[in-house]
Amino acid sequence: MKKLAETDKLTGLFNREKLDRTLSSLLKSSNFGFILLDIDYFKEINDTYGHLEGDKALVIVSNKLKSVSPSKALCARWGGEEFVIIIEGATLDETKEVATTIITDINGIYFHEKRLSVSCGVTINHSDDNTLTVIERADLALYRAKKNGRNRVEYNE
Ligand SMILES: Nc1nc2c(ncn2[C@@H]2O[C@H](COP(=O)(O)OP(=O)(O)OP(=O)(O)O)[C@@H](O)[C@H]2O)c(=O)[nH]1
Repeated sequence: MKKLAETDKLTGLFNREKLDRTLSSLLKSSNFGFILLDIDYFKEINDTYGHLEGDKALVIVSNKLKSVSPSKALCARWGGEEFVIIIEGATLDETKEVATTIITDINGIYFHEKRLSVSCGVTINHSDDNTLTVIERADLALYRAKKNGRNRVEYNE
């Protein structure tokens, strides 16, 4: 029952509620790396192949995120085509490394003869953070990754 309440139905990743709870709790207890990740040109996938195919792409990306992330990482669907990965105890460099592996591996997947790609915004926790400030830093980095051409990682320390 608890598992269902914590899980995103389509992708099987953790859902937003679980993510929010985990983030609040980690902010009180531990250092962590944080990746905000967004599928590139996802609207085009939906518009070209239809919503159901778009859903399949979401599942493919989610499975890859699960398999590539360290076992201690929490992978969640943030909403739509956005995902979050939290890695307890990870440094900025370690988190960037995970994000880079994700970018590379996802870009190796062909979906209807086109390569999938994602953009990542990376940050780590600060001592005076709250959930919003962490997300905001990652979101600004993600925005830069999109602006600088997508299929790439940017970070905000
Ligand atoms: N198939 C499917 N589509 C979704 C779901 N949630 C959100 N979307 C679609 O995701 C798309 C997001 O598009 P945009 O925010 O414009 O982003 P984008 O096309 O990926 O462009 P960039 O992020 O700038 O590369 C929209 O077309 C939404 O309808 C879902 O659960 N399933």
